[in-house]
Amino acid sequence: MLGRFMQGKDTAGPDGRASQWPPYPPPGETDLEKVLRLEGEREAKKVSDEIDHELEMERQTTRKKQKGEKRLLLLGQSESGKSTLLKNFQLYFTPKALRAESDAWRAVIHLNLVHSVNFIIDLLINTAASNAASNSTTYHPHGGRPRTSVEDDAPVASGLSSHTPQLSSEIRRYKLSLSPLRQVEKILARQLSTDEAESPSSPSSRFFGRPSEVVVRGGRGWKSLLRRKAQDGTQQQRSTADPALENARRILDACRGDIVALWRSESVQAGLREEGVVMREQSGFFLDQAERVANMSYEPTLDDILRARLETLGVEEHRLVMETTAEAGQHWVFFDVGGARGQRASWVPFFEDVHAIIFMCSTAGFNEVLQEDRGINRLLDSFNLWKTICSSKLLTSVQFILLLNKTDILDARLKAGVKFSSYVKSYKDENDLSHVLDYLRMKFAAMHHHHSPERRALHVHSTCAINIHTTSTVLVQIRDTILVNYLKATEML
Ligand SMILES: Nc1nc2c(ncn2[C@@H]2O[C@H](COP(=O)(O)OP(=O)(O)OP(=O)(O)O)[C@@H](O)[C@H]2O)c(=O)[nH]1
Ligand SMILES: [Mg+2]
Repeated sequence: MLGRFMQGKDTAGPDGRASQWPPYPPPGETDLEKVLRLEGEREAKKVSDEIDHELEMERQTTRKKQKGEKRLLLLGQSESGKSTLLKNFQLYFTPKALRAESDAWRAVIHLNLVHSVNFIIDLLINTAASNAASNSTTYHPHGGRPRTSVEDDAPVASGLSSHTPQLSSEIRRYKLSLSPLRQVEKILARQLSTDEAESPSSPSSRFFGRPSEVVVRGGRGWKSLLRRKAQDGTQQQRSTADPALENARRILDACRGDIVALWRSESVQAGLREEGVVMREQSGFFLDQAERVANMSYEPTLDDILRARLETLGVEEHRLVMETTAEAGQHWVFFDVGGARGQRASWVPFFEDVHAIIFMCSTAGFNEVLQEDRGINRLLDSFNLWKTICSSKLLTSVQFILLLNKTDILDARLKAGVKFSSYVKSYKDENDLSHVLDYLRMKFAAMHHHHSPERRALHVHSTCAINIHTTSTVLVQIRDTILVNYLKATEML
């Protein structure tokens, strides 16, 4: 460290004294002062050399650790499927590690379920109350709400409300019998959140016809937190499970019958239709499996884990030690980012240090708007984001992989008669999956070509990230692309 200071010799400070190291002897220095000064300087140099040595060792360790490590950055707007793709990688390449996280995912799935139930009750209670208050036949609580779902394209019945007195009394009954779920939601949110201030927004919050998001702050390792809590429980109470989570499961199990009845109720379904809410299209939807999921003996299936929804905040680092034979022992590091608009500034520091980016675009976004900005079409937002990413100079030599995701939802919407051309004016082709995907592939490739500072290969795949079977083929292709590029970059090919 001193060495660095010593390079700049003979420079004078503001007081006219030399600012070099070691300093000139002060004027009128006695012999004793000189001895003490020289000794002090020797000591300072020794400390400085030790620090330099430690820093060098640290640099070498990091270099060694990073040698052979593949680093990937997952990018894309919120709900495009980044965390779900990561789960696919884990399922395929580190299945044992993922199974070990099963308890953490069960808590997320339970939170998703109770979140949906509390949302439905709040929504229908509130609209019933508003209806009673206004007593108006033309009232519609979501009057200005953008139409974002397939079912939304069906004409709304009329200005007449279907909120019958029967629904009002039924929903009040459910509110009472399912009130313990408020507590369950709080317990689970607290367990999954590493920071009280970051726990999910109030259970009753209503966010444009869909439940507010369940969020977790990235980088703080919520899964390990949950494991640690469970271990603490083990030491203190000789039980393998966290007592708070056990309690939540018991309450949920006791409420199971009423949850199923609520979801099956004709009048509740009619009420949701009236509100234009399509629960099945929402992330983290488990109401169809409530009987199984709320059961005390419930163990999440792989399919459940892929469908669980937890919004990422910030940037989460996931280190995967590959378990598959061909890659056994290899270290792959994934940086999974929060995709909402407010999160995107935190991506940039990771640009410089990755081998590849995987950009996810939700193809289902063509007739949706951003949650965080209701005036912006999701596909348009993806286009703009893609252009920005392509034009980044920091990513010039990084491998680019684009995934056109949620093809299952896109397919269902096109088959249901939603016209892609109604939302994308430049689209003139047939309204089917393969033509729309061809169009999107060409569009993204053209933007990549146009906005990249230098020529760069682009690998495009279409995916349904909740289908591990179809996605695994893509994972293998991605792995090969990354490995080939990595070997080229390290001049081993
Ligand atoms: N139907 C369907 N759902 C999907 C697909 N991919 C992801 N999902 C679901 O979409 C929801 C959102 O996916 P996430 O992976 O959490 O999205 P994300 O990009 O990580 O979102 P942020 O963390 O907010 O940036 C989850 O509930 C997933 O199960 C898909 O291809 N099809
Ligand atoms: Mg995420």
